Amino acid sequence: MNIKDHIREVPDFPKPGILFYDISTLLMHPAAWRHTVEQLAEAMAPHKPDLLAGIESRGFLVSAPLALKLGCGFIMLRKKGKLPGATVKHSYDLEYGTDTIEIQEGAVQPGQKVVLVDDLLATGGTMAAAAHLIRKVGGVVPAAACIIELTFLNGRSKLDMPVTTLAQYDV
Ligand SMILES: O=P(O)(O)OC[C@H]1O[C@H](OP(=O)(O)OP(=O)(O)O)[C@H](O)[C@@H]1O
Ligand SMILES: Nc1ncnc2[nH]cnc12
Repeated sequence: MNIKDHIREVPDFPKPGILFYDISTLLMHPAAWRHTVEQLAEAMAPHKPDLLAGIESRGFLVSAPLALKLGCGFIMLRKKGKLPGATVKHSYDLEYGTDTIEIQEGAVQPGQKVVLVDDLLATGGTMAAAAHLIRKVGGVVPAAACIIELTFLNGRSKLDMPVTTLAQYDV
């Protein structure tokens, strides 16, 4: 089973010159989707996570079934203003401007092992911000997992944990 066969490449989305890697077609194919979740579960199980942290929003699609498969808890890292109750925030730089992600206070107990999960690693800014936020609330980040990696953007250079990706693209 080749996961890349089920990822659709959409030119000039969301703006001219960007090649968008669309996982909608992967989600539509139950056998390929099951294979994807199983591959990530196999790679993450040795890290023995207490929790998976999914990154809004496409990251939730991957992290929720993966947490069920691994039998661990699942928490949400959300864009600002979406989570009820007290939250902890972290702002980070984008190519232009800044963004903020949040976690609910008490979602992570100090020392818990939290594996980060997203659909795609591009510049690594989002994943680096997620790691910063988990550590800020006392969690340990043993690993991260994504389906897709845009290797030409070298997102790994921003990250200090092992990252598993299943489909790499160099354009
Ligand atoms: O490595 P980076 O350069 O930080 O980019 C990767 C992030 O960009 C995409 O999210 P997007 O902001 O498009 O949000 P979405 O998941 O809600 O579509 C993707 O799902 C990752 O979270
Ligand atoms: N090229 C791309 N395709 C899909 N999602 C992305 N997120 C950041 N860059 C992306």
